[in-house]
Amino acid sequence: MRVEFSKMHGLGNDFIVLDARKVSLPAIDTGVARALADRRTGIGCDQLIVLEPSETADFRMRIFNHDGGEVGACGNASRAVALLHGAAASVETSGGTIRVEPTENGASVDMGEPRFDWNAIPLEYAMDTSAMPVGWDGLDQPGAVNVGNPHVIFFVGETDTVPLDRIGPEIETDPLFPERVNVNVATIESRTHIRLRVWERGVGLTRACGTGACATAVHAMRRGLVEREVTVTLPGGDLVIAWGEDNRILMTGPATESYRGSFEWSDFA
Ligand SMILES: N[C@@H](CCC[C@H](N)C(=O)O)C(=O)O
Repeated sequence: MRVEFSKMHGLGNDFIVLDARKVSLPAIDTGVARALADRRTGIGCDQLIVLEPSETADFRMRIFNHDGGEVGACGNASRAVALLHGAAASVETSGGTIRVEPTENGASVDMGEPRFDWNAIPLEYAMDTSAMPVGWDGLDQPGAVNVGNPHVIFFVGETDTVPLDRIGPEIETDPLFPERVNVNVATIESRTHIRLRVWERGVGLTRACGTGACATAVHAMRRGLVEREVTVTLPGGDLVIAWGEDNRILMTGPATESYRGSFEWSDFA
């Protein structure tokens, strides 16, 4: 079976998008996702995105990390999918229903409400998620937020000096996080500007993480460090994050389609 795909990215966080809304595809499992994501023997991506029909929203978006694991949210892919769809839409994800709207060079996404309870992150045991009494190798007192997926956030003096490639996997797989975790290191540059690097669960260092930007902004807002709308600068570029009075997070930023292609399903199954 020949399958068409679109290769897209949001600030350099890249995706293979398969559109199974009108044509049905064989079941996608961890092995297929990992094979397609492989940068040497597959097409290569940080996340594989699969669009399917939905009974509760305009369509459903499934998200598979580079390691093949299926997860609940991907901010950058939400904008890419808005561009592909070409109109405002509600999108069912396993992390909740979001609303996407294309803009001139990308999209705005209503990412839903953040969750702060320790068991919603989830954490292994109860604690205050606005200042957690834990630390790893000089990084301490993080915050934790679930924005459809789990994030831990550390405020640091200078993001580039943190050896995230070494400490990221250690924190990601710490037993404190039973579903593992995305690891964010952030510097508050001003009351309207945050600098951020992210070690993504199931991927590693990425050029940008939309949910990481949302989680970090909301955590900084919760701590009173920034205004309710901020620009978050990631290695791949900027996102604007606003946390509304209605408790919903709005993320705005670019999205790009790089190219389209097709592959033989049996080569990856
Ligand atoms: N790149 C994404 C996040 C993708 C999922 C994440 N790695 C997880 O495991 O939760 C984004 O832009 O939000």
